[in-house]
Amino acid sequence: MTYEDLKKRIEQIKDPGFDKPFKEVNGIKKLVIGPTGVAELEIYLKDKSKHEQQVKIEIIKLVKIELGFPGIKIDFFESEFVPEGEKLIRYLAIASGKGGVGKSTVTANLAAAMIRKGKKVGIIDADVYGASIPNILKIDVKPLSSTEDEKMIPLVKDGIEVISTEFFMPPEKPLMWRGPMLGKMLVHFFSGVKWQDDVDLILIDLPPGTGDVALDVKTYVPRSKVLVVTTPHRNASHVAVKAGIGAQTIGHEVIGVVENMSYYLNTCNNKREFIFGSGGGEEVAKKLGVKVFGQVPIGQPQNGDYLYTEKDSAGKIYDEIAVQVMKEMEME
Ligand SMILES: Nc1ncnc2c1ncn2[C@@H]1O[C@H](COP(=O)(O)OP(=O)(O)OP(=O)(O)O)[C@@H](O)[C@H]1O
Repeated sequence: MTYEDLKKRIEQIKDPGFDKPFKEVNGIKKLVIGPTGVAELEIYLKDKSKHEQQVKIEIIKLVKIELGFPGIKIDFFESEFVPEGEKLIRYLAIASGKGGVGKSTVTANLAAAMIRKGKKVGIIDADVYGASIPNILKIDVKPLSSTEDEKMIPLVKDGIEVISTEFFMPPEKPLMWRGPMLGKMLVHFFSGVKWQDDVDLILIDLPPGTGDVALDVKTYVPRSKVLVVTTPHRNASHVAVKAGIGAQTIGHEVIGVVENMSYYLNTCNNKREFIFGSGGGEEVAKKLGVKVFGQVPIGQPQNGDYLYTEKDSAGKIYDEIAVQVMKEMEME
């Protein structure tokens, strides 16, 4: 059995997620035969969490039992293959170091600005312990429906599709789960949701910090890029740098920084007052090697909501941020 023969046989195995052989979906990332004859494989799988076990057994049977290799080592990764004619869904995770810097507010307003630009946007509210997207968007929470193949259908508000842990909890009860349970919930968010067929971008509202969820994003949506939110205050920017470097270290591209609560515009003299100091956004951007996409002032939308419209000056700032995000995400 030569290397080429082995490769041919593995290429014929089907990726169940695509229902196509690995050869057609670029499923083999690595295949080497070590000096002791052990076959080492890295395989790309669609819906890895669902199909990994089944495919593992199939490959082991082939390589060890049928072909008689002395050993095998397989690692699986989520597939990034996009079949011809299908649209590539882009993912952008919104990260911050500290909590309360306005990450969820920025996520929701960025989504609204994208909708104004004619894009189709979804949000995965993965801020598991402080889920606030349904509240910001004033979503009427009701039981989710599902498709025939048991994919969850997100709730929609103002054209923004949303999936959130909040939808699965009794109202006003805190989420008190441990990491592994949350991990399972998030796997469903990443591979068990039926977004609109032509969705352009999914924003992922991460929990603050650099914890498990950020690592889950790397596992389940490896192509996701990252946007970092900070306030101008040094305490926030110091930790935001860590969140950004953490994302870069595990292989995500950080596309830019949004500085929130940058200043208060005093309408009496039309001057900016830097209540939380200044320079935090620039510092984060410099350390991560990216640009500040925008500085959002302290304030609330005119309509008393959390979402700005294009009539608010902050709404216009979000529109400019959206343009830069679209450019970096190659969505224009
Ligand atoms: N530019 C702003 N001006 C005034 N208030 C703001 C601004 N941005 C956010 N806020 C308010 O700050 C609070 C925290 O915002 P938000 O929930 O978006 O932060 P967060 O970073 O997502 O928090 P966490 O991740 O800890 O849940 C909210 O009450 C929000 O309305």
